[in-house]
Amino acid sequence: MAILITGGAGFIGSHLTQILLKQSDAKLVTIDNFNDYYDPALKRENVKPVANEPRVTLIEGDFCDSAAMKRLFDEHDIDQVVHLGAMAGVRISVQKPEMYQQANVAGTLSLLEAARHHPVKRFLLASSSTVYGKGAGVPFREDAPLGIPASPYGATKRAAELLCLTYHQLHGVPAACLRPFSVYGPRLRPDLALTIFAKAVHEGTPIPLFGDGSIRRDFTHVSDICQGLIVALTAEGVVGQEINLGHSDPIEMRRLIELLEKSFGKKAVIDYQPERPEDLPITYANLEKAEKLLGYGPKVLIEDGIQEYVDWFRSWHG
Ligand SMILES: Cc1cn([C@H]2C[C@H](O)[C@@H](COP(=O)(O)OP(=O)(O)O[C@H]3O[C@H](CO)[C@@H](O)[C@H](O)[C@H]3O)O2)c(=O)[nH]c1=O
Repeated sequence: MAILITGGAGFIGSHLTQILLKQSDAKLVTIDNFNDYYDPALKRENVKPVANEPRVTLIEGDFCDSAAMKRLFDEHDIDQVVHLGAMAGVRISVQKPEMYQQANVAGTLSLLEAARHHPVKRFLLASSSTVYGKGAGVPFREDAPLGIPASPYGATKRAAELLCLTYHQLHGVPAACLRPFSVYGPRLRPDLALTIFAKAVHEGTPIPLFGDGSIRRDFTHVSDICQGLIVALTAEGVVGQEINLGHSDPIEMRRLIELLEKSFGKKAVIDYQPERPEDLPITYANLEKAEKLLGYGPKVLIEDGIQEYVDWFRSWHG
């Protein structure tokens, strides 16, 4: 019996692997293709802390390869899956939608097919708050109309959710869709606004800010997201559901910049750029369902989380 973590060398996947090592005695199998969406050397760093752990098997491979996934599920006797691997950048998805459909839709289907032919107890899809569209009412509720996703990335995540729900209904795959909101923390992806802004403040270069700073994001610490996922691996009533994992306290991007200024002890220079049509003006999670089904409640305050992030950033960038 083992837990499969896809995208195991990524930001959330590498944290989840480390936390599961501490909190469970399960065997962990992680798969990652170490693609060059961002510097693969960073992904190699991410997995270093677990590389020599006897309970962890790191596989370099592609979850879109459905024959390989079927073999993997059998060989490692996979009984729980956390599917974190994805093409994840919102704006690049506008330029290269095919890559997103391949990784996020075909890739999810490949894993669901493997799960259908192997007795798994739980299949968790890490979806995204980007499945909510511009028209969705805030705070976002799982049972309210979603609207149309603003980006191909959001559309592929919604498609992946629908495949999970169909495979649950049709084939009895015990799948659930978790929707993380703006996850941050040490090892954050380099393409995300927080990393780009932190680097700019650190180096004294201009921050490329899309819009006037009033766009809001529901930043959620990676440790809170991992706890939500871990509980969802076994909780009752989760299968066949879509569940928000957020902070339910969105902040404006200009407030994020203020927090960075405080933590770095430096003033930011801002290069205002036009808002992008593929960006949601706000993300804001309603957490009633997560509280009810998972006993979920975010613990890390944004002020503390950003300070921790900046401390990590400095230790990394000198
Ligand atoms: C990269 C970049 C972004 N931004 C703006 C665009 C958004 O309004 C806001 C946040 O952008 P990002 O950090 O790229 O995150 P966002 O587009 O919300 O999407 C993230 O959050 C989603 C929800 O958790 C994840 O599913 C995605 O994988 C992740 O990419 O900052 C800037 O103003 N300047 C920038 O250089």
